[in-house]
Amino acid sequence: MSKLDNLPNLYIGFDLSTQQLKLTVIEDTYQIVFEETVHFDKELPHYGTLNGVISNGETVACPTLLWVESLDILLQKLKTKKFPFHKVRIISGAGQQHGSIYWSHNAPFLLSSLDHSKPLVDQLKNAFSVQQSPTWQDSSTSEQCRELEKLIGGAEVLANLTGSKAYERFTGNQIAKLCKANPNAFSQTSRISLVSSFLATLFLGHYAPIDISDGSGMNLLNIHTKQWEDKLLNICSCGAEGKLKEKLDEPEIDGLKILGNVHEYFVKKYGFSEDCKIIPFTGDNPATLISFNIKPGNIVISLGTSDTVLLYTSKPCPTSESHTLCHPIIPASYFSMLCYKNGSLTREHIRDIYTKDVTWERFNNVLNSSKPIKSQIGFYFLFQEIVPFAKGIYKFDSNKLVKEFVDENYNVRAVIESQFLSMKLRIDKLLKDDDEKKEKIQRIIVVGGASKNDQIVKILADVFGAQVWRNQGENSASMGAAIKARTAFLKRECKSIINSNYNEENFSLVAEPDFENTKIYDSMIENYQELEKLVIQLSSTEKYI
Ligand SMILES: Nc1ncnc2c1ncn2[C@@H]1O[C@H](COP(=O)(O)OP(=O)(O)O)[C@@H](O)[C@H]1O
Ligand SMILES: O=C(CO)[C@@H](O)[C@H](O)COP(=O)(O)O
Repeated sequence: MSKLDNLPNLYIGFDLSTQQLKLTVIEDTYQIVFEETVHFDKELPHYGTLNGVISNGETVACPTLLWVESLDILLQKLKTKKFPFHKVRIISGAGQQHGSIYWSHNAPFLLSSLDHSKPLVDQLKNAFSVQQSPTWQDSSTSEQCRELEKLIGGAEVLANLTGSKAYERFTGNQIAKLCKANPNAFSQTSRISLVSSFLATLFLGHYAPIDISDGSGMNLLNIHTKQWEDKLLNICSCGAEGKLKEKLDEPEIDGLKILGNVHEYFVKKYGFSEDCKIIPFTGDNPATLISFNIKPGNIVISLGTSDTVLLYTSKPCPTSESHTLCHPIIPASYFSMLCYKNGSLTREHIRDIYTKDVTWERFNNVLNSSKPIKSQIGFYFLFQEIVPFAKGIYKFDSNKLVKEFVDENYNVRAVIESQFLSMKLRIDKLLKDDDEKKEKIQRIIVVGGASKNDQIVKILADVFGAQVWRNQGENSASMGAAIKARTAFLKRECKSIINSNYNEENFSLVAEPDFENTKIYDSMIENYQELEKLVIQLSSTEKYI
């Protein structure tokens, strides 16, 4: 840790994502000085998770105590490496979006009286009224979604109000399911947190608010007034609107607000300064947005467990397929997002079946040695997809549904092409719908686990006909959270938070498009769209996996 000895101030950003807890530490000039992770399946195997979750049909959840325990494990790793905790000025964080945590009535006492001589997990065993937290991969609430849209006046009304039509993973629908299926657990709940505000709560030792950006992924927040919408609270709580409002408390509009000092537990156990501050934590996608000064013509594509696309917008522009979310630190701004459930885990599935190689080497060899074939298109919805709402694996050769491609290795290329064609189709629609963003995509910034794969990223450049750039660091969401912490420190010192050149020089160009390939992809897109319609139909009637 000697490189940290001369630095006066450090800022921590966490990311409690699907498969890992990640940490990024930056110093005053926004350079990353330290990164660490805890991998849930590998380092906490006693919870029995697979890829960070426990699945039961469409129900997907994570034991809340796993997340609690992972925090001590991560901080202990830093302590062993003699990390200078006392230099940390502000902590912020991010979390996988939409997941919900249900605190019991005992929780406020348990949180405030944490004893540093015992692990967090032993002390918070009775702090939850629901033991398994539903996560973003859950798709068990279709009934609640349809009900919500019906009672509010339709999907479009809901999208205009909350930024999104009803989605299964959105927290309001998860709460509605709990109220109906387990009213007892609902009444035993004193507070409902999102994953982000849950982690902030642990650091504060008292409840942290839900920030408006992560709160935009709940189907409960009016993104214009930035307050909970009473009608929606009413529908999602079986009429117990007042009770749900209490359990959510006020949403936090100021993403840079000092919420309080770090709890004594972390001071005594790890050596944080008593004066170390906590600011609101936000969703992983809003935090990723903060990592970059996205300009018109630039988009961010995250290739993590989920694949997401982020586009900055000055005004809300909800569509039936995208989400509009409040910006995490610029109060009057918004951003648009697309989210795909079939991201890295589906790529891994195809890799395992066709290359039987966990290192990605053979997968990349196939990508390297193959070329796009216009007539061969596949759709790979291993999990119930969000956009389009479809499930199953479907392959087409010259528009005919086939059991397998002539060369089965083509699946490796087809899965990547199909994922990126779907993004291109939808981004083009979003750009067309928004008057202010008429320009062509010039630069794609790529982040997340699969972004380190140069072959995958090369296909991204070809499909979009645009340059692909990467920035420093392994984790954009925890980096964004650390930048948020640094920004809050500057704001406190009344220094300008605009124009801080924290990232431009840290980008590197990773792929240039081959326009011959782009022409082929452009010529496929119309057909892709037609075949996708067919797949949606097939998926509603048949099982294809
Ligand atoms: N070289 C690689 N090529 C393709 N995918 C990769 C590579 N390295 C890691 N990944 C994928 O990254 C995923 C994890 O991404 P990450 O952004 O860390 O996820 P999360 O934040 O959701 O926990 C893994 O599931 C893995 O499939
Ligand atoms: O559901 C969404 C966004 O709407 C997901 O993007 C989650 O936020 C999980 O993110 P990762 O763990 O894949 O980064």
